[in-house]
Amino acid sequence: MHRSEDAAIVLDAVGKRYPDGTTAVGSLSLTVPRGELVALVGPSGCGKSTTLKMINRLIEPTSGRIVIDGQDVTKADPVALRRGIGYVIQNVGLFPHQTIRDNVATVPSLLGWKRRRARERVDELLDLVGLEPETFGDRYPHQLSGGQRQRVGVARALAADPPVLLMDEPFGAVDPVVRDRLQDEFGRLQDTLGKTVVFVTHDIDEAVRLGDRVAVLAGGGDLRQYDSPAVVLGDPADDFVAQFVGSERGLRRLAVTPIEAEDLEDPPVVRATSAESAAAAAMDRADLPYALVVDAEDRLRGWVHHEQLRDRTDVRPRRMEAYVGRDASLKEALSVMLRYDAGWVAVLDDDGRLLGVLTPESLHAALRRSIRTTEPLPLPDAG
Ligand SMILES: Nc1ncnc2c1ncn2[C@@H]1O[C@H](COP(=O)(O)OP(=O)(O)OP(=O)(O)O)[C@@H](O)[C@H]1O
Repeated sequence: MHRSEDAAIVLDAVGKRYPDGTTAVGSLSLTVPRGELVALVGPSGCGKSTTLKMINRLIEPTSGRIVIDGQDVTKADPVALRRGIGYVIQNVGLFPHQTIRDNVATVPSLLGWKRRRARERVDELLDLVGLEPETFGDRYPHQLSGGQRQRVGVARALAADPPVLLMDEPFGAVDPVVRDRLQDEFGRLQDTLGKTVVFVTHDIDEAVRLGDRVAVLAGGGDLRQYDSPAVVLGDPADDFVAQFVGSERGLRRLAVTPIEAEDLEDPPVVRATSAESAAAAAMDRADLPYALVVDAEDRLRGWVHHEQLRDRTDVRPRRMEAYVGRDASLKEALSVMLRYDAGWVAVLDDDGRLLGVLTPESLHAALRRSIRTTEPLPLPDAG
């Protein structure tokens, strides 16, 4: 259970009404837990960008409160506020006449960092986002590809190490292949940085891939569902959400559901040093014609079929190719299962030790489990 002090950002009945009468956001309440990435997703014009810009006060709310780290930001100095919040937008908005290093150093310079400290930080960040500082540091934005510019945008937003990062369609302007790479890289970066991130996208695949939680908005900033990707895909709150997440939501769920220990089945296992009689006995007990073979440290060595044991006095394992690491998703496990036409996939820990196997049945059970395992969040007024 999350405690209310874990809430990094609290939107408390926040609204934005324009003078012409347009309600961009009616009344939105949402708690963003510290260190999590929340994806705001919804159709065009539903108020995602407006919501994001109210958090750093590029847009002033007309009602409600926004609290960051216990402080009501509607009362803060907006310029100081923005320096403490990283902001990444589509097309980045790099300064064209400044080098990449100077672009990344924007906020450290504003904060009065010493040149040397800023320079070190900038090079560290360029490395972090996969841009060799020696090669790219002195270039100008037009000398970079779209994907490289987006990486600079991320580096710039991270420069002063802000605890909060706001990202508005940050990978929207690049082609699908580059986009996939950037998502992958940013996902891994976020795993190590653990920033509190609010991420706007209209792409449900991007939202479920990157989000710890996904907030699905309908027009006027109407929050229809706020839950883990697995629950949003597996148990949409209403027809609007179901339609938005699409008819392929079943397949999408596989990609966002991790393998848990409780999903695994115990196959018959024999040691590489076992006598064939012990191997045969293990298969008989499990009523299966095959067994996995492990070494003395439980590391997977292969598998044997009952037939192979005939006329033998030892166990000679065949290579086992259908395996995944414990960090894999159900999609990866299924993909391996199909690739090797295997009835089960071994799941290994980081040292290659056998944790268990997934079968089509346990995969199905894992999908069912995944929609029951999200933690409730405190209500905004508890923050
Ligand atoms: N200055 C303005 N005056 C009146 N209405 C506005 C103004 N700015 C934005 N809006 C309206 O507010 C609504 C929400 O806009 P917002 O940019 O937040 O949508 P969005 O969900 O981010 O959309 P998209 O995915 O297309 O970027 C839209 O209907 C938009 O037309």
